[in-house]
Amino acid sequence: MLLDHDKAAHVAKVLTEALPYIQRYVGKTLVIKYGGNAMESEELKNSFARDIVSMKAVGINPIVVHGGGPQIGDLLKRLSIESHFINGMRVTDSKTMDVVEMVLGGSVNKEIVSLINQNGGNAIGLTGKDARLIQAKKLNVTHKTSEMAAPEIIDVGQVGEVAGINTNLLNMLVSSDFIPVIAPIGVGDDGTSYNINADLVAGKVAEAVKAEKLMLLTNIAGLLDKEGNILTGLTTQQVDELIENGTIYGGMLPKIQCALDAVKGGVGSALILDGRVANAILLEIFTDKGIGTLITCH
Ligand SMILES: Nc1ncnc2c1ncn2[C@@H]1O[C@H](COP(=O)(O)OP(=O)(O)O)[C@@H](O)[C@H]1O
Ligand SMILES: CC(=O)N[C@@H](CCC(=O)OP(=O)(O)O)C(=O)O
Repeated sequence: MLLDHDKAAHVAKVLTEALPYIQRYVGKTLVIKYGGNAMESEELKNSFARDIVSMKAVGINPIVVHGGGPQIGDLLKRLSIESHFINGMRVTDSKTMDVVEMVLGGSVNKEIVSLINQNGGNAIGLTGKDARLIQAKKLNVTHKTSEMAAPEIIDVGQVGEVAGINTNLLNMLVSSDFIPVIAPIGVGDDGTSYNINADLVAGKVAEAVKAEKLMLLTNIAGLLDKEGNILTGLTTQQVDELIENGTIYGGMLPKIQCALDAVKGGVGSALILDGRVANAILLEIFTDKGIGTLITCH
């Protein structure tokens, strides 16, 4: 146990060391994707909320986009609705869409908003339907194996892709010091609801607000090679090869794709980092101890 004055000196030292990092990000917008798999423990959820509030307190503007795949899966199971994935996307019929809206726009969104606010933040929960924040259109998924001459188009139901983001709304909220917490549900021109992978929404939001950084928190140390080593600094071509040879699959597919698209679209950098580590966000932005897979445009 540290003596009180030792403790105070330690806090002062930590703050001074963080100063250049804080100065680098003050006034900048960071988009943080909080994945369903990194949301499982109460302790981690609290540490995430405190990180977000700490960022805002020192003048950085966080925008949170959350997932909730495991939570959707749990409710579908309880309702005996089967669900399956193609290229990391949940095939979404209208019954599944109702559950997705209930879980993402209801319980998960409000839990995160509430946690941030309990820690002293000013979070506001939104789905893509609010002020048409996420304009969407149906996503066409193509699938090709080495035996197939041409790719086949698969109907994945109400799965959407982002067609536009209402940046006026986000800019207004951010400049009024609110912390937007966004559920990845999009709305079509005709009012149809779309289920959109949360990584893809986070990437498009980051592009639209010209974020300094996109941080994708997940349940793994980063992008791994077949031996389990963390890969970083990859080119688009290297990523394509890793997808082709099966090293990148499932939920990592949309994650890596959106990270690449975001940096090509003008986001300073994208980072896939381990959401199972307490204070993962603060460690990344306020110290040299950043961990995970960094993707920059080159
Ligand atoms: N090359 C890879 N490196 C790391 N994880 C990978 C890789 N390929 C596939 N994955 C899978 O992707 C998962 C992360 O995606 P996902 O479960 O959708 O996360 P989240 O819920 O955080 O969005 C990992 O837990 C792992 O099972
Ligand atoms: C189309 C699609 O797959 N949508 C996702 C949306 C939630 C999500 O992306 O959650 P995670 O980030 O926790 O995986 C789903 O239905 O699971």
